[in-house]
Amino acid sequence: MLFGTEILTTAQMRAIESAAMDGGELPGLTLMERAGAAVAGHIRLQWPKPGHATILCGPGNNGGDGYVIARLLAKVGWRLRVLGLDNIPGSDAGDAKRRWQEIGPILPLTLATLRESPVNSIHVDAIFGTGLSRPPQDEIAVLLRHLSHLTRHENTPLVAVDCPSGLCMDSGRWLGGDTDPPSPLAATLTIGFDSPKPGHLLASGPAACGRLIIADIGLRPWRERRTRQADLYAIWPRFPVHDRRAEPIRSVLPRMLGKGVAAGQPQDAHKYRYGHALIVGGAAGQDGAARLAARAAIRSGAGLVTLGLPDDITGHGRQGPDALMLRNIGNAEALQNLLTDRRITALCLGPGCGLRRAADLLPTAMNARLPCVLDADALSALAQNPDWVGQLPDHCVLTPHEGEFARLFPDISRRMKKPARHGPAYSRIDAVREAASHCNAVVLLKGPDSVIGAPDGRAWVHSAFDIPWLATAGSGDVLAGLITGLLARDLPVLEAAGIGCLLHAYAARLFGPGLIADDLPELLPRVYREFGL
Ligand SMILES: NC(=O)C1=CN([C@@H]2O[C@H](COP(=O)(O)OP(=O)(O)OC[C@H]3O[C@@H](n4cnc5c(N)ncnc54)[C@H](OP(=O)(O)O)[C@@H]3O)[C@@H](O)[C@H]2O)[C@@H](O)CC1
Ligand SMILES: Nc1ncnc2c1ncn2[C@@H]1O[C@H](COP(=O)(O)OP(=O)(O)O)[C@@H](O)[C@H]1O
Ligand SMILES: [K+]
Repeated sequence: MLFGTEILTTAQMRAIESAAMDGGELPGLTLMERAGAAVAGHIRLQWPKPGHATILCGPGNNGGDGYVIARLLAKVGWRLRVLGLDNIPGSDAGDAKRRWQEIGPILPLTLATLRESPVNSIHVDAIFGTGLSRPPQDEIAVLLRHLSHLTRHENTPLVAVDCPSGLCMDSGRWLGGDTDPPSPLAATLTIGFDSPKPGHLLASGPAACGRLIIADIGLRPWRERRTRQADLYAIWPRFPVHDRRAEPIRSVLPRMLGKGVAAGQPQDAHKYRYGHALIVGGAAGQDGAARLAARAAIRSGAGLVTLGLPDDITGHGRQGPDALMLRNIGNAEALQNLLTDRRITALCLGPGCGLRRAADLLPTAMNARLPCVLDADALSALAQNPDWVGQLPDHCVLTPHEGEFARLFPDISRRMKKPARHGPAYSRIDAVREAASHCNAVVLLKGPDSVIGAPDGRAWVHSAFDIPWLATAGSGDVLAGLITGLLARDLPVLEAAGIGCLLHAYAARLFGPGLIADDLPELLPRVYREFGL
């Protein structure tokens, strides 16, 4: 299933550009003119009154875009200072540079000339784009340090062409050398071309890019002509969907979830048709996490949800929706007995379970060969028993946050944290794909940039940088329950994890700041309505 907007790596983007240019149908200079025009257009939308702009042009095609932007802004009355390198770049950028030189001068791209720009100037960063292969050095590194200061501490507006310079577009990490540490820029606006790149959405990318716009520069036919199936999608944010093979979220969700199910079940439905989710919780006093998960599972539209608790279930009184069924699961044997009920279609182990109980129940849960979500304490139990990782059932989702991920996959985590010295740097997508393939399960690495990866290499990215209030105690438990509910409803495993992640964050977006985890399940009916269910 394809879902959202395709994300292209820099290598894929280059291949598509080459295919377009090689056929002679779309010359490089035309692409560069379109890219420059898109940026100039967005600058004019953001600042309708012509003002002062300082355009910083690098050695490659990103610099070429900069010269086009300068020419187009000059035409409509902007006052410009263009800073560039004393070189003749490759043919297209060279042409763009020469065309600018017919209009105005090029000052050296140095700290001294940058400092002479008027304080009210907007700055346009066309130094490095997708071609950055190593950390910026020498004079450019010095200049970027100053630009970083201007954008982060002096509110200087910065428009980044394709990406803020120095950012690795395959990972969202700043490239840094031993002598030149990274200089993080904070752009006001970034205009990327054709499709988002991983670097726009991951790690430092969102904070560096500011508002992100993806401009269509006419490459769609060549993107769609590729023979290899796309395998990387952004499920949020949503960009204008320009890929025929990627279905917009609003049309996919009703089909995936069964139209009308959430709002009121169709006449031929009975509760077992929508699955039975079992959430295994912990002792009284620690059962809040599992209750949150169970609430989310029942609000997801699962037909039945059972909450399995270790002690006398009457002691749990009347907390939680009466619609939940309570069962006593004191030990692995009791779990085994309950799982003989073939109507149970998905299982969640971990939230509020306690490490000992999770470790005790995990082998039985895995043996059930049911679709399952392992979260929290179940992940810690798994990390303590690495042999079990190879025995996970099919249709299993692991939902670690970064700490749990590091315990489960220490080598992969170390690689992800090593300083990024050259591009393409090892990314969260690389890490999740490797982890998913290692354990043969879907891995959802949580965070402001969640990555969901399947063992076959398909991956989805969800960016939640706009909703920091989602990082609240218990919100991960709600996510685990929601995914379990969707699995119980028979959604394929990658889709259940991805759609769960999307609906969870969408609820947080609707609520706004002040959110507590208890609010999330209660918002699901509204989320479903928003998606036309
Ligand atoms: N292709 C197209 O049709 C279109 C492309 N478009 C635009 O082109 C951009 C990609 O262009 P690009 O590939 O020329 O790379 P770019 O980002 O300008 O930088 C690479 C240059 O910098 C150099 N360099 C690298 N690292 C360095 C360092 N640390 N310190 C110093 N130098 C370093 C590197 O040289 P080298 O590594 O060979 O030494 C090379 O010269 C893309 O982001 C988009 O804006 C649009 O116009 C749409 C059409
Ligand atoms: N900075 C952030 N901005 C937005 N969402 C975040 C951020 N950090 C974490 N999240 C999301 O919040 C949830 C937290 O889950 P988790 O770490 O398991 O917390 P808990 O254990 O308290 O439930 C996840 O869905 C994660 O993706
Ligand atoms: K740039």
